[in-house]
Amino acid sequence: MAHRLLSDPSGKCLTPHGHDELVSVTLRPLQPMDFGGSNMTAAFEHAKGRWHGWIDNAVDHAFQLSLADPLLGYFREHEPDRLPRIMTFDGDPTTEALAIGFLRKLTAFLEADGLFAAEAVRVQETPTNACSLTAADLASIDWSPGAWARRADDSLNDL
Ligand SMILES: Nc1nc2c(c(=O)[nH]1)N=C([C@H](O)[C@H](O)COP(=O)(O)OP(=O)(O)OP(=O)(O)O)CN2
Repeated sequence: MAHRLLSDPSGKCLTPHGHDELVSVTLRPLQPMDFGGSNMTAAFEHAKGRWHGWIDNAVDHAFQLSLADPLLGYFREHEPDRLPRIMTFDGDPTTEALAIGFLRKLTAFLEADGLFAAEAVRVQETPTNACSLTAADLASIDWSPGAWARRADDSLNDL
């Protein structure tokens, strides 16, 4: 992915730059174990399919930008075809904001089939920077990077 932070105090992150982010999620099964039969609650494929599809097809190589970033105006005017690959944020696209967006999106995906609930997410931006967020943390946060994060679709923005 690539991003830039308009409010970074050091100014270093004002330049668009990339990270090879690692994202881990923790799920809680909502169905009972089928002991003596499948010996599972639901197949891992159910848990991973929708999420992996979004990560691989939409999030991977996306450009994360604040809605206040003038670069959005550039893409609107000169490269509108790229807009679906821009992940937008109310404020800067920090690791913290991304963790909230990811946990909201995962929750939206999982609510559709009722097999698992999203318990936690961890976003590792660099070898020395990471942010972890639990469902309990999220319950006390009223903010979202955008309405896109609450929708069970492949969107990254509300443009
Ligand atoms: N609270 C946060 N602070 C910063 C974030 C963030 O998401 N949340 N992000 C950044 C930048 O993305 C920056 O690229 C990473 O900053 P930095 O730690 O300086 O990265 P380095 O790889 O250069 O770190 P070293 O420890 O110097 O290797 C900034 N702050």
